[in-house]
Amino acid sequence: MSRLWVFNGSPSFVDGAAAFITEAAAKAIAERGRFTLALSGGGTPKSVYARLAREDYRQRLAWDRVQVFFGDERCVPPDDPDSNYRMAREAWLDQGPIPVTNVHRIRGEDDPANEALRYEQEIRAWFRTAACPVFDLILLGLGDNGHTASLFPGTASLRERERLVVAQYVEVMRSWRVTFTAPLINAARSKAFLVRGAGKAQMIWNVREGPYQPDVWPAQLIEPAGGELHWLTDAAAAPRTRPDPQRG
Ligand SMILES: O=C(O)[C@H](O)[C@@H](O)[C@H](O)[C@H](O)COP(=O)(O)O
Repeated sequence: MSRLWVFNGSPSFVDGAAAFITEAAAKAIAERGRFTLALSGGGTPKSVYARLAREDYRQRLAWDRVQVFFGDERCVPPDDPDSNYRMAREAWLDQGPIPVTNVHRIRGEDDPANEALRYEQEIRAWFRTAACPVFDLILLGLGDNGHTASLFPGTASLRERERLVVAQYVEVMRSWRVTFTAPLINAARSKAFLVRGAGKAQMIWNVREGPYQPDVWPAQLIEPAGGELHWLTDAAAAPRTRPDPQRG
């Protein structure tokens, strides 16, 4: 199942996405007593995380049942301005009712390759499974070049089918990244892209409607795969038809 959500002001993108996350959490907690969530990084989700820290959202569910992982991370110290962990901590987790022991940071600053192995084991141990762990919800962003998580065009990680978490040096970003692989992301009950702004309209169209070329547009690797795939967008980002390439 794949669904496009267009939040055009009532509710706003931020409230629509925050409500989507809390409703998924409430459903998972009701059904299984817990909610396993993997956060996306970059800029788009920051305002959504900040909304989840607001009192009215904090009252909505048993946040101590929520386990927070990270779908990818830049291999920098946790207090580095580029750290996805720092962004999520400052916007939400530091204020939040989620116990610090429920937050699973990717610690890639010293040895990315070893951390990818460790993080995969941490995930498997937490889920108590040797099979592919099934997250309740994995949040994803969409880069201008069609990447998602830290699955970048033309990189070996796109072809990984065994490992759940890998490390790689991303030439275009001049940095090491640790990232979930497509098999782990696709195994989730629900995957949700959070994408807003006119600048992403063309890439959303490319990924959803364009020719299938995941080596060019890695976000095309993400499929419902027996679960749900959601695109949470605002009116500027969500084209009804092929956007005007001149619009950028
Ligand atoms: O670590 C990262 O950078 C993200 O996980 C990455 O996949 C991000 O989601 C996209 O680049 C979109 O970023 P924006 O939301 O800032 O456009």
